[in-house]
Amino acid sequence: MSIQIIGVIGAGQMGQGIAQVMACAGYQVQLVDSSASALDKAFVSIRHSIDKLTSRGVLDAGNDYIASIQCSTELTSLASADLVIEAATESEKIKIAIFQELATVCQDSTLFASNTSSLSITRLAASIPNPERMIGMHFMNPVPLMKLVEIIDGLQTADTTRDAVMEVAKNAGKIAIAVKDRAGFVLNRILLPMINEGIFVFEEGCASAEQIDQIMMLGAGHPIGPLALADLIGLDTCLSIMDVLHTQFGDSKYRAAPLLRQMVDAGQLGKKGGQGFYQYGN
Ligand SMILES: NC(=O)c1ccc[n+]([C@@H]2O[C@H](COP(=O)([O-])OP(=O)(O)OC[C@H]3O[C@@H](n4cnc5c(N)ncnc54)[C@H](O)[C@@H]3O)[C@@H](O)[C@H]2O)c1
Repeated sequence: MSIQIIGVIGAGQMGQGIAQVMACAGYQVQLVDSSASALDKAFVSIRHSIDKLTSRGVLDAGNDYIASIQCSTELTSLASADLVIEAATESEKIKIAIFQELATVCQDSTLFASNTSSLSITRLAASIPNPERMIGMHFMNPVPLMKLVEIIDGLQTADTTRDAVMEVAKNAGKIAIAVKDRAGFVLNRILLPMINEGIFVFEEGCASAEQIDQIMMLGAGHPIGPLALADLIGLDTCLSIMDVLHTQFGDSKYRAAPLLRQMVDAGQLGKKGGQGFYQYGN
């Protein structure tokens, strides 16, 4: 099918990145968030990111990419979308409510993709009348810079749905890799337990946050340390992923570090909130 209009739900760090790369790939983008202030912030940050990439010569200075992005707080604005990519908060309850409303708002032919980090695509798909049009499209953070997109079929996803989103990912300059619908897929099943272990090591006082990050960068060749990465991902998202891994696999090796849960309870969500393992001047 021909995809021209892409809806993006959630204007947080992932949604704004997805909206940006889709606009730069030539799609019309409708960005929706329940929070008007999140939309305002997203617009400023997309403009800043596009300006930066244009000044580096990555994007064409003669193209007004931002003009392709419309913002709204209403899901009804997605009525004519060909594909909707959901990037709202990592909660099955929130995502199912969104997809159920979308199923009543969008055309029967509209494809639905979730950018979930860990939740079952099969379960999300089962919440709407025609699950064959639902798929996982897991972008990496920061979206404009990271090449990978994991593509996850639910049990009932149609081949035509997968082909269409693979094409969109390719047009957006990404490398799409299809993986199985298992909790955390591939990337987060490996990455999050490593980050969680970093938090245990910190909690036990084995080393400072800076030392832990330096050790993993200098000793394991990682481009960013696990605690700085946890802050970048968002500690609430990290905790949700660990809880999904723990529940789905029933293995105690996936239990979240108590400090991670405490920091989320205290509202310390990492870079996006200004305070995590490090402090940020947002
Ligand atoms: N942060 C990462 O590194 C990362 C990487 C890959 C995937 N993801 C996934 O992407 C999704 C979003 O993560 P994020 O880091 O952008 O989160 P975020 O907290 O930065 O943003 C989430 C946004 O969703 C909005 N939202 C919540 N409920 C909504 C609703 N019912 N309707 C419309 N908007 C709603 C919030 O207002 C917020 O602006 C999650 O599923 C997460 O697991 C995150």
